[in-house]
Amino acid sequence: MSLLDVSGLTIRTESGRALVSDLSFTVEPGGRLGLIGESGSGKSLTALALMGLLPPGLTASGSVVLDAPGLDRTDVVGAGESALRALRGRGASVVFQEPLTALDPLMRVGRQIAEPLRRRRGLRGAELRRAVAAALDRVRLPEPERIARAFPHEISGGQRQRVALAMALACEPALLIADEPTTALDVTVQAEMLRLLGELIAEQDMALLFVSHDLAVVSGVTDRLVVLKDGEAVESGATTDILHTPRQPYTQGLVASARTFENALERITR
Ligand SMILES: Nc1ncnc2c1ncn2[C@@H]1O[C@H](COP(=O)(O)OP(=O)(O)OP(=O)(O)O)[C@@H](O)[C@H]1O
Repeated sequence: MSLLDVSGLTIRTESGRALVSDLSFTVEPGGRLGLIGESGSGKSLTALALMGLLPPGLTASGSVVLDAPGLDRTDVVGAGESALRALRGRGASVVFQEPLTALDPLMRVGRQIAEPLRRRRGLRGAELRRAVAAALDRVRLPEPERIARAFPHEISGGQRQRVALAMALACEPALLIADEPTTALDVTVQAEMLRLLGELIAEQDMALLFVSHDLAVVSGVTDRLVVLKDGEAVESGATTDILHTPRQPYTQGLVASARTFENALERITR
């Protein structure tokens, strides 16, 4: 049984225009799937639809069934707020490109990490403080006490993204959705973040859905890919197969530009 089974997912505007059309894929427990495509191909809307977080005016049809251990098997499409709340955190959680959208600028980092632990896992007092420290430690943040006391603007962009990741992981989700989590970071910090993500996925026995326009980044952390173009899946398969023998011209273009970028990087860093 798949952890996530997306079937015929279609996302429309109020006027009936399809932004994502008839998208189907599965994620197995512990699997690592990349959703790749150029800007505007529908990646972020798909990620939002999986969490039941589409903006007002957009509607999803088809089905998005999440079957996480210990939780009721739920079709996110059409699910009510209380069913969605039960899924978020333990079933699936999400990290976005810009951590400042996930973080409250007026609340200290420690309190923000404590919030999901208190609400969803019912932790209090010393137990809660220990869990916050453990969450910061898990994402390899140095000086966890200082970071816990800091406001988001007092820490670096890379540290903020680690804090957002710590929040997403706090309830030990069966599926982590990462939507361009490294795009806003510079190349070295991006590489560290990707390494950390890979380690955490393996440690926590979590599944990953990694959304990105950057094939070079996605191929390092995923074992399967779905290629999106104009809201439709044009190709899918094992990451290594797609990298070596892309079938569609669109995918061939993505692979070629990822190669050009890698070669340029090599020339610069050699
Ligand atoms: N609320 C909305 N109302 C109408 N159209 C929207 C809305 N949100 C997004 N779109 C359109 O849907 C398409 C897919 O958007 P989406 O954000 O999923 O793309 P993306 O692949 O994630 O791109 P990017 O990498 O630039 O974020 C785009 O053409 C976008 O303009």
